[in-house]
Amino acid sequence: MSALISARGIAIRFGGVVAADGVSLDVFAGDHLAIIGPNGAGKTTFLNICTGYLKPQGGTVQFKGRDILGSSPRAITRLGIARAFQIPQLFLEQSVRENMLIAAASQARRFAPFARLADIPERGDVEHLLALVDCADVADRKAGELPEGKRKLVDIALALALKPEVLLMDEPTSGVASSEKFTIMDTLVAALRERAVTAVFVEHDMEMVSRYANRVAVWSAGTISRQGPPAEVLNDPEVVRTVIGG
Ligand SMILES: Nc1ncnc2c1ncn2[C@@H]1O[C@H](COP(=O)(O)OP(=O)(O)OP(=O)(O)O)[C@@H](O)[C@H]1O
Repeated sequence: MSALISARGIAIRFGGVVAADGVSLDVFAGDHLAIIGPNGAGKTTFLNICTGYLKPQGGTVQFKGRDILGSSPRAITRLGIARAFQIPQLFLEQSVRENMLIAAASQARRFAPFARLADIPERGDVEHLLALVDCADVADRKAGELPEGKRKLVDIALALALKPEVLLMDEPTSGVASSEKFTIMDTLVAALRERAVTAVFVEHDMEMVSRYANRVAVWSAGTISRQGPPAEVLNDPEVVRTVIGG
């Protein structure tokens, strides 16, 4: 099976901190890949590299066989890799629906400053997406007034409005009450399946990993120390010692 995202020999350091030292990692179509590892290991750095926000000092990243290192975040989004939970991207004074329409229209290169949002052809898809993530009930509320759980779901809908093939997420349920976490993840995973979107998520909560990932990669000391199905990786004594137990 060929990889959607294929990273080879990624090396990046910040001063004396080595975040990646020759990391190679593949993301396959249909994956729900969880990246786990100690704090400060380099997991988020990898997401930032794949979305064009950071350039490593060494290595390559290909998306569907095309080199993407050096491409802008916007260009990478248009190719099909989106990132969820980029808080500043929400217009807090606009309604949820308006935020969605702006995202959808800008992805379709249709957004003009004085265009009427109501006239945007993506409107039907926006309504569908809001229903898909159980947010039709908050469509008219200001984005800045949403409770945390709904805001997470709207963020996911916003990312899906960009029509990605791969969605990258940093701790999808962080900051949400534990009673709500599974509901949000169930909704998220169902939406990903419906839209046939491959997912990569950085996660510290091992229950989330074992429930929702089909593969796990352990990022530790600048390398991928282990990868495989959750049942195997999460029971590996070395992973338990260095990541889970520690
Ligand atoms: N832009 C940057 N400038 C300087 N140092 C950075 C930068 N980005 C990341 N780092 C450092 O690189 C290391 C890896 O950071 P990263 O955020 O990727 O870790 P992480 O595995 O996601 O950690 P956590 O699980 O705690 O979120 C950390 O020591 C961090 O401080």
